[in-house]
Amino acid sequence: MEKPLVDYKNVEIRQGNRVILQNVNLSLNSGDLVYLVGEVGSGKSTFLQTLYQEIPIQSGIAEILGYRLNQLREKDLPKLRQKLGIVFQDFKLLPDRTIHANLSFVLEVTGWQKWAAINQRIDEVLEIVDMKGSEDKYPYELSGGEQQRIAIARAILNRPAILLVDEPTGNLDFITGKSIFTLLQHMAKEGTLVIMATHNLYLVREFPGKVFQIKSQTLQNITEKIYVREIKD
Ligand SMILES: Nc1ncnc2c1ncn2[C@@H]1O[C@H](COP(=O)(O)OP(=O)(O)OP(=O)(O)O)[C@@H](O)[C@H]1O
Repeated sequence: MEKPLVDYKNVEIRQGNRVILQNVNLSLNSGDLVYLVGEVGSGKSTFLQTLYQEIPIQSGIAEILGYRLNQLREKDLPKLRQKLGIVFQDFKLLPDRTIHANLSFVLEVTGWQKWAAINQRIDEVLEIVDMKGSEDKYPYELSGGEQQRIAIARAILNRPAILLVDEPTGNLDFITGKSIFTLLQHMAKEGTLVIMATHNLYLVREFPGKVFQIKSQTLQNITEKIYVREIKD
């Protein structure tokens, strides 16, 4: 059987001295569309941060892409991060650079040298997120939904095995939010493991995946509960 891309066993996670999650057990595979839901401040972003080692795990065993998080060597951290695509809640686009420059910057710092290859890859990701033609614009010239698409384009430049997305529909209207979910579902169907923190239970129901709820410092798989209720509705 294929090894899971993310494998957590009895993991405890803290912010400072405060326990945010305990006894986390989960195993995720390529092509999974995974939702993290839970109240404001329950720990969704904190959990995502452990996956890219922004926050260390406190105890237990966590493996991601074959790397053991609590035993990661310093030189392996950039290698791990290069296999992850991260879409932050506030996009983090560079405001004083065009969209093309925002994207080429990432490719250059991750070792791409040839301009022809850089331009081709930028063309490809802009095609995927349906934003061709925006190369010369600045982030402030784009709507929130368009900036979200560019943030996703940037995250997938290096063909990550795992895409981590923090609340992709936060400030977006319903139709725009739905188009972002469509795009992320497409990425999962293409084989990427997509892990998304979201409050948007309506769209979670429309785009079936694995649903984990953070509640009372635990991570519970509520997939059946969510979609069985959908059928009853
Ligand atoms: N840097 C930090 N230092 C200390 N505590 C923090 C830090 N960041 C977050 N916390 C706390 O950890 C808890 C979990 O926060 P987190 O941001 O993970 O929640 P969330 O579920 O993602 O919330 P939201 O739905 O608002 O995005 C909160 O109580 C928060 O106050």
